[in-house]
Amino acid sequence: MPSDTLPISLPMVDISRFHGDAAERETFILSLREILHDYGFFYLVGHGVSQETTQRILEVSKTFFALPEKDKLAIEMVKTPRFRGYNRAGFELTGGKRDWREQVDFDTEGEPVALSESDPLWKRVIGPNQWPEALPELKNVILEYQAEVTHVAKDVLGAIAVALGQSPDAFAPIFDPHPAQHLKILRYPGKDQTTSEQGVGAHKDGGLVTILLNDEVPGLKVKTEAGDWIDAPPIPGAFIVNTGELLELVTNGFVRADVHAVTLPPEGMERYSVVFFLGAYYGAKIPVFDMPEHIRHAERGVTVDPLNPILNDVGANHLKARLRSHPHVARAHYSDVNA
Ligand SMILES: O=C(O)CCC(=O)C(=O)O
Ligand SMILES: [Fe+2]
Repeated sequence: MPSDTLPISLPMVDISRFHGDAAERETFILSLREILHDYGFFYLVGHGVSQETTQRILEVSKTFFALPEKDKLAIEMVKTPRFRGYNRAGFELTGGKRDWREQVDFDTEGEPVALSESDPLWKRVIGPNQWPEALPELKNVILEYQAEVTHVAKDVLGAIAVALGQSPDAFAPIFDPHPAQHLKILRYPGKDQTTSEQGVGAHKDGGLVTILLNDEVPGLKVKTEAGDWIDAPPIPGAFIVNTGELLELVTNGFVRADVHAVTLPPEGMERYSVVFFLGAYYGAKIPVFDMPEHIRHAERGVTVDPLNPILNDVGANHLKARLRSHPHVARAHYSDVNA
């Protein structure tokens, strides 16, 4: 579909149809292929995650952000090189400008690792998360949610693989031994609390797919291929899924990583979201899928942006974004690195 005829809202994908009978699966796959090519974003339903689960993570996030600042700062991100932990609003940069949102970042829970000088840089990001003593139940809620959305994201990627003429487990080699499971809980304050409207500035996500859960407050907007911004308000029961840089690489641009941003809620309001980025193992290199001719003719090639090159070395691509977003962590733990 030429982009000037695209409707102004995002399409809806019902992933349960991927598990239906052969005819249903076939129609689903054809429509998914079109959606993937024409949009990087869609609403996802039929994913099997209960409303109880989504309510629980939004509730525990609200409880965390309502803690006294000293309890939140006890797990401040700058305390470790792993880009996990709490950041006050205004501490993350996108496009060189402050993002007005407070957040906690998590990733795959791991054991502490002893690093040697010869280890690749990305190994600095693996190891344990930081958990708040003031809210012990956060750990279980986060780890359970992370496991559930990992399952959803892998299911979506299985469908994406089939839509691109691959076997459903085509992503398995780059998940070996495990995928990256970066998760953030976020609170955006109202416009009156800050000096700009930027909740998060225009950016692309770095992983394969992002599974986004919002409360009822809108704010997300997505840039289409034609350059127009469209609103992506939350729909109860649906996740918003968007494609990331690694998916653009693996499909040689058949799928684009779309630019998106969040505008702050109006005065007196606030907005919560939970964002999960499923990526490849940080030690993996991204291949380019060998796709059938009828798909290949619609490849666009990978976006060339000298300010933001997409790297096929997964760890390097991840660190590029993390060092740029979190200069205080870069100064504290990566001063030996030219970023
Ligand atoms: O909070 C949202 O709705 C989106 C956040 C986002 O795009 C991100 O953190 O990468
Ligand atoms: Fe994003």
